[in-house]
Amino acid sequence: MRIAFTGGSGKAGRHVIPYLQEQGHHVLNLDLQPLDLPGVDNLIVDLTDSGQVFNALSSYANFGELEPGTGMPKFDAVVHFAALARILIKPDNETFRTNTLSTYNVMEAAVKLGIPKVIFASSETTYGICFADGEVKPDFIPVDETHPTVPHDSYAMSKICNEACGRSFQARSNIDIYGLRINNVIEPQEYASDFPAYVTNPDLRRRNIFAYIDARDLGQMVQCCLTTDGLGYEVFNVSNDDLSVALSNDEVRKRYYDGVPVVRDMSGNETMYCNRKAKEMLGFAPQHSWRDVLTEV
Ligand SMILES: NC(=O)C1=CN([C@@H]2O[C@H](COP(=O)(O)OP(=O)(O)OC[C@H]3O[C@@H](n4cnc5c(N)ncnc54)[C@H](O)[C@@H]3O)[C@@H](O)[C@H]2O)C=CC1
Ligand SMILES: O=C(O)[C@H]1OC(=O)[C@H](O)[C@@H](O)[C@@H]1O
Repeated sequence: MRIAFTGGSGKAGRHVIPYLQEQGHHVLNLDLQPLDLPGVDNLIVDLTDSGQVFNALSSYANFGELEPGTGMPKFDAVVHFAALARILIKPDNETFRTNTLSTYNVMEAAVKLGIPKVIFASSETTYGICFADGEVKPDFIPVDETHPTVPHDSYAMSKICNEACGRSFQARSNIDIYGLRINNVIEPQEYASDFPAYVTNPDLRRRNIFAYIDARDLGQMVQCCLTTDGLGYEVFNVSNDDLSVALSNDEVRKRYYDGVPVVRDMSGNETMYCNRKAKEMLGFAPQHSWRDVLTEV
């Protein structure tokens, strides 16, 4: 497929794009900064500017596409990852403005240009736990896509707005728009550098509901979304199968979630950030675990 990928130069994109290339896709990266990776085309775009977005999504990706003389090829999908990816990078209102406007612009252009699929990055923060003022516990565990989304912070609020836009643009157009409520993204080298501290101090993972998502498995999730058509508008939690701490599910529940209703049986080190919807509807099957790297734990 010919894919326009926004924000591909960032933490997640630089792993997801090579994964998509391995599946045979061609990627044009739309970002404020280029991604230096063989086979990836780059276009420097400020996605908060609608004119630039419409133009980029109706653009040639490279000089080679001029050769056949058959005009500009269409994109088969947009994968929209660009964002200010948390609070406390820029002031709260700027985070909200950048993320809502850029996502609106991307979805509107995709719909009006007839691009049949948009996959966009939402976030675990929509559940209101990650960047809350003080400790907020889940209403129930495991946290699945039916859990209320009432966050405190501007970043998560922007993602809630993105989801509302996705639902509305899908209703208006009937294209497929899939939102990914991504848990905390982990690059391969971060297992060795960061996870020993999580083993020692599991409190560090409380805000992530003790979950994580391997950046390469996030690539697989995007591929699952690209190859599954006709779902309309859907949101999916995206996480690995196991907890990001060395405690068992039972121990985490006892230590951190006293009084929180447990709505189904959980066992072993099963994640509390439920990824069953993605598995059942898309065939998502994460391959990686921090336990493959820190084998002594
Ligand atoms: N990193 C994480 O743990 C999580 C990330 N997400 C979401 O996943 C997506 C990717 O996250 P990361 O790769 O970690 O973020 P990142 O900050 O590493 O990369 C974001 C990219 O977006 C680009 N960008 C920002 N504003 C732009 C604009 N106006 N126009 C064009 N490009 C722009 C940046 O230049 C950057 O390359 C984001 O939407 C983020 O909110 C969701 C959950 C967890
Ligand atoms: O660092 C974190 O915990 C969080 O950072 C982010 O940027 C994400 O958007 C959020 O979902 C993460 O999990």
